[in-house]
Amino acid sequence: MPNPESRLLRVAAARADFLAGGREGAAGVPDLVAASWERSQSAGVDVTQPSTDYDDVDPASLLVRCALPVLHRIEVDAADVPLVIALTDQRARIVQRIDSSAAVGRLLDRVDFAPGYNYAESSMGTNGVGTVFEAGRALAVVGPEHFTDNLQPFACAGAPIIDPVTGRVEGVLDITCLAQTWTPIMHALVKSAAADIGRNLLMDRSQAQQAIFETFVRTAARSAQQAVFAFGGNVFMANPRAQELFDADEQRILRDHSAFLVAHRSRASDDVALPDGRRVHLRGTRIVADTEVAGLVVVAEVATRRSPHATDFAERVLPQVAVATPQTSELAGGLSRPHGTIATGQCPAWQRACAELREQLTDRVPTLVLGESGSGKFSLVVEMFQDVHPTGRAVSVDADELGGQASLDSLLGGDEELTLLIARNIDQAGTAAVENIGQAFTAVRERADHVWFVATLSDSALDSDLPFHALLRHFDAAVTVPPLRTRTADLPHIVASVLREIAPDRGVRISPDAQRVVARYTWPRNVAQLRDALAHALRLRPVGELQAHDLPAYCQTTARRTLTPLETAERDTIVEALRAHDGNRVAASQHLGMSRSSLYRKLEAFGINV
Ligand SMILES: Nc1ncnc2c1ncn2[C@@H]1O[C@H](COP(=O)(O)OP(=O)(O)OP(=O)(O)O)[C@@H](O)[C@H]1O
Repeated sequence: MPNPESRLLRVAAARADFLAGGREGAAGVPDLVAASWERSQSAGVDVTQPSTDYDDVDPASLLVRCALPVLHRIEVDAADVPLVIALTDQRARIVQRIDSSAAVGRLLDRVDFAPGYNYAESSMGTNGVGTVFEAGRALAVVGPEHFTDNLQPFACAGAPIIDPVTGRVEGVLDITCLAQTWTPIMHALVKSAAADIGRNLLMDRSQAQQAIFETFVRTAARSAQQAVFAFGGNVFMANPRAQELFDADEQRILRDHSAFLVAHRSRASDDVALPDGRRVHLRGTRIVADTEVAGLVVVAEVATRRSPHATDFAERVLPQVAVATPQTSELAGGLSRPHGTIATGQCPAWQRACAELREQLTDRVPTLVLGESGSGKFSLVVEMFQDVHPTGRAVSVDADELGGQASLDSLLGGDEELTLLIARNIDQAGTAAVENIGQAFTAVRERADHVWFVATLSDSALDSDLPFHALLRHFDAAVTVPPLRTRTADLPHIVASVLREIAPDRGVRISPDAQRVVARYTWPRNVAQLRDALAHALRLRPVGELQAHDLPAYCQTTARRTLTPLETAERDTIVEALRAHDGNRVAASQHLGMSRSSLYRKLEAFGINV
């Protein structure tokens, strides 16, 4: 085994050669370190006087809450070892630092390794925080492996903290000590501690109470004029309107009835009669934690006082139903792609959405499929339906086109045929369309149970007061499809599937660099946007291996706000210049005729990360 001191001496010599002569000088140092030195250099990090930004950070975030017990445990376990434990957020900014050695802490203060400071590799060069983000894995940086002079005395081990639900890197856990006291045990320690923080995140998330509480707050904010209750486990909450409308005994009746609804697998809405003769319509949203129904958030609407002539809701004569003209509908079966393309994926949130949707489709439960625009809601419903009911028929209608009167029968086909009506984007339906769709849903419920419906809805619309809210009472379950940016582990599979679809039989591949760009971008318009970006790249390179620079320029940026058209053009020009100069800031600024400092300001402002 090589002597650690002679190894560090060799790395120190290689670093000096690298700084004097470039890549060749780094021969013999680990690839991970050499690649980071190169990135640091082309990012323009100043070896002798690196500078970093300071920003306010949230010391009470969910991440900090989940990490603190673990940080304190390391502090106790490592009481005899002179080290400092630090936690960063997902932007490489230090949010917590615990010093088990005051002396090491003082030395780290001198290099701005303190809460609020950014330790991204592009600011501070190779280090145990920023390089972890770049490499996407746990690593140690010891003494001369650091890029800048001021970090040479230290050794640090960093590990990414991965949220097990979203698969996203939420931050980095770092342990730093002096290089001479470094031991590889720190590497192992930081990895297992980061995994523990990830588990705490999962536990925090999976607390059903949390989910019930969040849904209650959201629903109550949206429906301030209506009574809202939340039930589940030991939780019972009621908004002020609910307290006003119902006394304690009436609340108990509603609570008992909701408990019945929680247990009832296919219904979340019902009517209840109160002792004073009032009838209350309960419209519930199930809260599902893992695969269990954990609770129910209920909006309670009081129907008029029961009069001798009043009829039960179910007895009312329903109007003739209209849905859509056959032209606006399409047979969803005709849209299918190779089976099993959509519903596969490793991301837990995606797997959960698939499992929940499968269950609801199997039980023929009217279900609302929520998610960001373009996240694949419709495609998932179609594929899952075909899987669960291979001989069934799916009919889709675009909600915004539903205005006129037409016969539901012409859409829903023969008497005994198993048929699913998919209403797409009900949030886009106007008042007239909402009325028609509502009538259609009521009529569908009344037909034999071989016909039922599912609707897709953009979850951002839930906070609006658009007309579609009147339709929510028709659904008994909701499934949320996660956005693409949280499905990092599934990206290679999705990219391959989109490429297969838009360029069949061409065998087009995507280079590792381009795949990295795809993984780093946030895809606000989800799979639909990824599809557009890959189509753009295919126009530039119709066959072979797609490269990072074939993708649209915006893919190498992190959108912080909506840019004006002028800013968009400026951003794209900067990205092109950086691409043309392999990311070298100095050469790009010369090419663009702007100073390096202006270029850096623009990179920050536009979130460019070429
Ligand atoms: N796994 C996948 N593989 C290939 N293409 C996919 C995949 N998932 C979705 N797509 C494609 O992405 C686009 C958006 O999908 P889809 O229409 O199902 O999303 P949506 O969430 O229903 O969108 P919107 O909210 O805009 O109606 C479609 O072109 C679809 O074919």
